[in-house]
Formats: sequence, structure tokens, C-alpha cells
Amino acid sequence: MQGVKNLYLCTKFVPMALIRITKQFSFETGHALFGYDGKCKNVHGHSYKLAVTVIGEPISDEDHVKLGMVIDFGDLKKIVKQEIVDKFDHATVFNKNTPHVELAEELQTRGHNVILVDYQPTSENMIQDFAERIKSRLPQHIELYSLRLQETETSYAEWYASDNS
Ligand SMILES: Nc1nc2c(c(=O)[nH]1)N=C([C@H](O)[C@H](O)COP(=O)(O)OP(=O)(O)OP(=O)(O)O)CN2
Ligand SMILES: [Zn+2]
Repeated sequence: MQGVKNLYLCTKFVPMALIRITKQFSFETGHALFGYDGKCKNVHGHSYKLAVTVIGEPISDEDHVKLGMVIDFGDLKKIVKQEIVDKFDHATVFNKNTPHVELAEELQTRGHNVILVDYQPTSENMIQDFAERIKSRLPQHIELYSLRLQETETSYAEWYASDNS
């Protein structure tokens, strides 16, 4: 009986661990790479898949409604939906520093959903943009750990906070 009591006490005093949790998203987005020397210079689209990983300590306050969670998956979903999915899904992204801006403006006047960005819309640049958008919305005690943006079945970009600090 004494042994069982000790085991119970041990589980109560385990130091808090940092845990990574991940939520995955998908959205359909068009883009064109102005000046590119391949077929992706044409306006085309991808079924993007985005995996968002955050890191933090699970909440240990037994009175907290989110006990045991780093962040509620639902709250993470809300942030990523508002910042990325709802904006980029069924939109076409153009680099506003290229002549594509004219095409973009024409499409906008015809009611199309267009996003003008300050960069060439490659996976590498989009993932950096997404990292900044998500970081700006996370609670202070949670950090963005990594992103993985999959553009095609065989191509993806990754962003790690540790590579960029
Ligand atoms: N480093 C990068 N290279 C390319 C990007 C990019 O964002 N970063 N983007 C493109 C195109 O937009 C498009 O994604 C084509 O990618 P790719 O993998 O070449 O697509 P394919 O369908 O041709 O791939 P396969 O699986 O090899 O058939 C181009 N490059
Ligand atoms: Zn592409």
C-alpha cells in the first residue's frame, strides 16, 4: 500500500514538459511566378497543405478549462483560419512588384479574390509570410515551433523558429 502511495505522489511532482502540438490545414490557392524560367510562370493553382506546430507547457492549473492543453486545437484552428486559410483559399496571389499587378487589378475589378504580396509567391516566401502572421496571434506563453507548407505531392517548404532566431 505504501508503494502505491509513493507512486501516486511521484506522478504529482513530475516537472512540466515542453510539448509540441500540430494542426493541419488545406486550401486551394492560385499563383504565378513572374519571370520564372519554367511552367510556373503561368497562372496556376495548388492544393496547399499547411502543418502548424506550436510548443509550450500544457496548462497545469486544475481549475482551468483547458487543463492539460498547450493550446486548444480549436483555438489554434481559429487563428490559422483567420490569418491564412480564410484569406488564401480560392484566392490568387501575385507579386505586386511585377507587371502582374496589372493582371491582378483587372481580376479584382471583375470581382475575383486576389492577394497582392510584396514577394515572389514561392513556397519559401509564402511560408515566411505565414510564420509572421501566426506568430502575431499566438498567446505569449506559446511559441511557433515550425511550419510545413506542401505545394504539390512531391514539393514542400519548412520553416523552423530555431533556424530563424
Ligand atoms: N524552390 C521552389 N521551386 C519551385 C517553386 C517553389 O515555390 N519553390 N514553385 C514552383 C511551381 O509553383 C510549382 O509548385 C511546381 O512545382 P514542382 O514540384 O516543380 O511541380 P511538378 O508538378 O512539376 O512536380 P513533379 O512532382 O516533379 O512532377 C516551381 N519550383
Ligand atoms: Zn505553383
